[in-house]
Amino acid sequence: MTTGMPAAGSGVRATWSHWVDEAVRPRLRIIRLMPSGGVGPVVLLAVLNIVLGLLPVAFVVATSVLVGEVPAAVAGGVGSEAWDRLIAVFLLAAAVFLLTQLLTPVNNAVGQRMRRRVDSALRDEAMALMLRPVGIGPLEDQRTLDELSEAVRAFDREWGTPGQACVGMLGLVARYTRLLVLVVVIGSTVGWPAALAVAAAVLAFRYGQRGGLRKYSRVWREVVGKQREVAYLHGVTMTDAAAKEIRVFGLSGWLADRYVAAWEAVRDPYERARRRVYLAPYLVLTALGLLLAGGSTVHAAQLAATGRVSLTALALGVQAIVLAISLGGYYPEADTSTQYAMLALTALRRLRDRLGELDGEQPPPGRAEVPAGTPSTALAFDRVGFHYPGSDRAVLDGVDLELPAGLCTAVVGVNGAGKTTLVKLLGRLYEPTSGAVRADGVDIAEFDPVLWRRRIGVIFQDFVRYELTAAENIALGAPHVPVDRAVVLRVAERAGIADALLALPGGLDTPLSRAYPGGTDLSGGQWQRIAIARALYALEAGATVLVLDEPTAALDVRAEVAFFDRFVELTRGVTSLLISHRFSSVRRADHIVVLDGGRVVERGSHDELVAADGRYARLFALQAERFARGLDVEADDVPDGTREVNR
Ligand SMILES: Nc1ncnc2c1ncn2[C@@H]1O[C@H](COP(=O)(O)OP(=O)(O)OP(=O)(O)O)[C@@H](O)[C@H]1O
Repeated sequence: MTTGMPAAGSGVRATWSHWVDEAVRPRLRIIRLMPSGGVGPVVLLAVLNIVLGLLPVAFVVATSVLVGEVPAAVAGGVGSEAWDRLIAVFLLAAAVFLLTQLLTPVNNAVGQRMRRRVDSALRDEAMALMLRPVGIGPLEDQRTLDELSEAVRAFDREWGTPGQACVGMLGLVARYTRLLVLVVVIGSTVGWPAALAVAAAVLAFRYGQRGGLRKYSRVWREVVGKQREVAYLHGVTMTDAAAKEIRVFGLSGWLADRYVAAWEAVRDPYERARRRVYLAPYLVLTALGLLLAGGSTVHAAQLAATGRVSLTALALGVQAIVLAISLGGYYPEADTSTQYAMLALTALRRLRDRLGELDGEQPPPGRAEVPAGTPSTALAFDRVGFHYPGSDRAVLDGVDLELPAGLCTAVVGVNGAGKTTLVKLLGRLYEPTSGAVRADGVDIAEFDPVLWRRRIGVIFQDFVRYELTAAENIALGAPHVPVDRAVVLRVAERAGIADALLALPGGLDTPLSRAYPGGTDLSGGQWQRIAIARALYALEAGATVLVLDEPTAALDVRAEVAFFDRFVELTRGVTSLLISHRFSSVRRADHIVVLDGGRVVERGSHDELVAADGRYARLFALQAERFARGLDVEADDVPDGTREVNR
């Protein structure tokens, strides 16, 4: 028997703490957000709301007094004292009406201003949160993404933003103040039982609506991942990159089916929750509210019929009951936005916590300056091991690799060998899980990541094609220095793209996207040259290390050969790391390293590696054979070295 008691007690405690977590704490978060809208606007809005909340009550009182004064005024005639009182009360009612009309737009304007300020402060916070981690691991963590999409969704909408919720909550204060005053009016005219019954009816209506929304909104969280899929499937049909494949592969039917399935997976839980949350509780609470409201109105009528209240008191009481009952509805401007905002703010808090947790798993980022001229001897991967977050598979397994300062080192290896991962570690996008990357013997984790990254110009395989002008696309290689157009042109020339850019309608100022007036798009190879120019721009701005990950994959073979001839010339004296599948490209590098199974398996110059007749020599011969058979290139284009090997 006794065992049931603690269980019941702990059940109540759990429900209570759940309610506090779901309904109280998020509201406090909204309140704490208000000062970011500016203290002045918040105070002004609070005052305006209270005044606007009370004006309808004043209007009801004035019109009721007006009704009560009519018999005496009619009996006294024009000019009588009662007539003057009637006119005065009428003018008062008119003034109240006019004031309401005047203050409402002012209230809206101040609310809009506050809303924008709160939302922009929060948007900045979400962006700063996601930019805070030194590496990119958190951006690939599913829990982080869920919280982020839920938090950010609130700003993507026109309604239901946290800023709107702040405004809505101040609006609620006004409504509840009005309810309180109306209850007092009802109590002092038709009696306190009726007043309390009306208050209970209003709260029952409100709970039916608002409490239902709170429970219903739990579904939003359950389906957030699925909703991302819906948004993705919708978005992918809109991008011109996917437009080609969708048509060529005939994917539209498949995509439509997949979209419908994902959408149904989101919609069905909503439908089920709607029936469960709204139907029965809503009907019960509404019936209770109607009973209480009806009872108090009948009570007021009985009082009037038996002559126990005056005409004025009856008019006032009945109007107050009607006005109070109208407060028992659903306030979209306050209820929907507070609910959405509560979820968004809770998600933002969880995002902050999650990023904190992930940060805690990493050593704190270093703060040291990077000495001038680093690296003066070498960059080195010192027994570096690495596996991606959430995976146990070692992508790098004790890599020892030295990039001598001022020389070009090439890394080759099959797909998935871990070449790009090396670049990510060099750029501190991830930290090694064992070992260290060192510059002149110093672990680069000790350097301030921002300062370290300024030392390296990196072009990734999947470099970004910014929808900006050509000049901006190049100058983004060093955003910390003012744009120097002479340098932009110089590096564009070196990358072999200057003539093509100058021939565009707006020259270097042409937007590189057809989505903008006067904009244009470039070919894959031309974009790759822009990316190379971006890296060269970083070098001009003080970077000392150049990393090119598959820099020429989109160039034709002739262009590639020309590029590498020039590349070696252009980067003489620069510490560079070159990653490529094409062995014909890397043969010009000072050192070549073969990566396989997460380790360095061969190293040396091209000639040394060919002479060693190992893995490099075999893969090189295989590619050379393809060239010679004309699979990749015309016979005339076969690079000299390739022919040599093929002989
Ligand atoms: N963000 C990631 N999360 C988990 N695993 C990853 C991630 N990025 C890459 N990998 C895995 O790590 C391995 C090495 O990838 P990496 O991109 O470094 O190879 P790569 O040698 O550059 O390949 P490619 O020549 O195809 O570009 C692959 O097996 C890949 O699936």
